[in-house]
Amino acid sequence: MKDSHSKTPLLDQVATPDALRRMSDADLTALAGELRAEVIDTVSQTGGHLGSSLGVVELTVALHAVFNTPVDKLVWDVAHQSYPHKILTGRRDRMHTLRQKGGLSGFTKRSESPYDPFGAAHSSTSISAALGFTVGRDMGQPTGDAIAVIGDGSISAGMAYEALNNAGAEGRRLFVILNDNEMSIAPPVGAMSRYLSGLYAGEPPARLDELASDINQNLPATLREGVACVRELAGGLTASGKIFEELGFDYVGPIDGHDMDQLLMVLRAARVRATGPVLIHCCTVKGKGYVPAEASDDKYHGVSKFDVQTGAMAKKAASAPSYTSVYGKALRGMAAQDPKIVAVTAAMPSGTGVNIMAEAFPDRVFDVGIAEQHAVTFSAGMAAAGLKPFCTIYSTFLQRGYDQVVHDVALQGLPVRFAIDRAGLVGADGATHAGSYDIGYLSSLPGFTVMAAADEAELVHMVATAAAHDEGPIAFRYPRGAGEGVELPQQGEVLEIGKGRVVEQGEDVAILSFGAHLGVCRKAAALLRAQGISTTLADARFAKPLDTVLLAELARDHRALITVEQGAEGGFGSIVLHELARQGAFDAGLAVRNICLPDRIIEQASPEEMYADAGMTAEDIVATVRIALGLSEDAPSLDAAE
Ligand SMILES: Cc1ncc(C[n+]2csc(CCOP(=O)(O)OP(=O)(O)O)c2C)c(N)n1
Ligand SMILES: CC(=O)[C@@H](O)[C@H](O)COP(=O)(O)O
Ligand SMILES: [Mg+2]
Repeated sequence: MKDSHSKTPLLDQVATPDALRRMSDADLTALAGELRAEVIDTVSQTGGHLGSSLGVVELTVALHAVFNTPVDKLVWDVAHQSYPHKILTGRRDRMHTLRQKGGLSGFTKRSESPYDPFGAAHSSTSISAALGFTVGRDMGQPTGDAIAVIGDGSISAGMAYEALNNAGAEGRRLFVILNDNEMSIAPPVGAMSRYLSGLYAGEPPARLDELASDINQNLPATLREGVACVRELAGGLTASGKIFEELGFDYVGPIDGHDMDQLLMVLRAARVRATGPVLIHCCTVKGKGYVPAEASDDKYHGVSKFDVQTGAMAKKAASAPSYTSVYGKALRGMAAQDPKIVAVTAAMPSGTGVNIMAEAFPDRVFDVGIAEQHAVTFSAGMAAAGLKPFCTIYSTFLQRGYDQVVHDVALQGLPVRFAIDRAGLVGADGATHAGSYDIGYLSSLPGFTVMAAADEAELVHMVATAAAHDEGPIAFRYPRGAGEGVELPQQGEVLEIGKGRVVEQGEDVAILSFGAHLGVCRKAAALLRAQGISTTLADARFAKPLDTVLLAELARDHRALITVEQGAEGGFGSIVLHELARQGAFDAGLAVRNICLPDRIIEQASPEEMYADAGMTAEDIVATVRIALGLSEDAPSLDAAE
């Protein structure tokens, strides 16, 4: 085996984590240095979640060196910090494909590697999953220890406490590593975050080092070699994680998560001696070892491609403002006029744009941490108190608060305004982050009003409409990224509830679009026109209540009707089918087709590529129209085809 002075990089010796288990501790430290450089280099070329990955470099090396992965199950929470893990677990040569079409996922994924025992991307699931593995082990399944690695941001979610509660009572041997970098995407919030910081207040990293080496010196030789009692270590290193201890965990820490010797000592000790659940509290630095990341406000949480020397990100070509920023500004404008307007975010103030309102009205914007369930019911409470809450959550994360949407909002008819960002396919974050389901899961609820913005001007109108709507819950969805570049109104106009609009009038076919695919539909209409097919293009604006009058006219005046939406089956198209059946439109011979996300997972790629995969391009719409009209799919024109 080569030593650290060899010219061959240590990383080249690591085809799988077995190699780490044969390395000296000094080599593991050196390896971590190489790994960090490789992560920086890779992400500079692909973009991705850099800061979190840099913060767990030493921890990743130490975990794989001490535990017997993949028999032992290493479960990364969120898994946006799993890049070093991917490099060490046989995926190094494919890291340049990260987050791209056909490439490695930016998260752990069971289908990608046996070293990814549990997929993630939504937070706070790791302890539950790891506990599941321990039960599997205890019931004779071929599984070793389970180790959950969860961040200080992710441990703010209720689900993590449900798991701690269960695991503490179960008392099974389980390892939870609390990776505490005092950061979520934004600075962390909440009393638990304050409590965790309090555990090492006054103990800067240097002091932790001293503390550890003092302990090491005072330990018996056997213990120094790693045969240590977790309890003794806990006592030595402060042992004030009362809350965890009272839940039934052995608490170890806080330890310096960048000090390989401390990490190895504590992990080895825990592995040898633990009989029940153990929580190891590791202090790390988000962005560790890359100056531009450490110096930045967001610690390079999520970055585009960048220059390694300077840290400068690749500039995006000038385009229209993002939907998110249009929302943030519209909300701030409405809040200036109406003191009852408040906003709620679940740990995504800048991602959702509510930071723009917070600049002007800090006391009326609430970041509740990663706690979507609470965000919804908290909003419901404020609505019940007479306020006008804008509960602003990505479509994919609102899924976690669904029972609250049903039980606390819909059944009580409370006027919570749901601003649903990242609706539809989002690109590199892939299927876990796709906002595919909200149209269906909200429109099925009695009393809900559900809108989708066709462009950023429409979004401004929908913010105004939601602000004015006190009759019950109302939601409006809009996609990730830049708008269409349309002119923005000075002031949002309150839309008539349940009324759509005709955008282009034609005769042969009607395309009824719901939301931000309207631009693609326009292109399809132009292509159809060039083929001699005259198209009416309508923007439904509302999935619920549906504009039944507009629908009846479209059905009456055209040979075919096509619905288009950026959402899954069971959404807008299904609502339209119900209504057409009610109106007897099928009896009259109307041809109907629904264009929506197909009933399968659309894998990561650019949003355009994902929509192409889904069969939702302008050309796909044209082909669908032609088939609905009884024409050949690819004939050049109506005349030629007839
Ligand atoms: C349920 C859910 N809500 C929100 C997010 C968005 N999100 C991803 S990472 C993150 C911050 C996580 O903080 P932490 O666990 O401390 O990890 P760090 O980024 O600091 O390494 C958030 C809010 C998510 N992935 N899942
Ligand atoms: C890991 C995670 O869930 C977030 O960091 C997410 O990737 C952010 O997505 P946006 O870039 O769309 O805000
Ligand atoms: Mg954190």
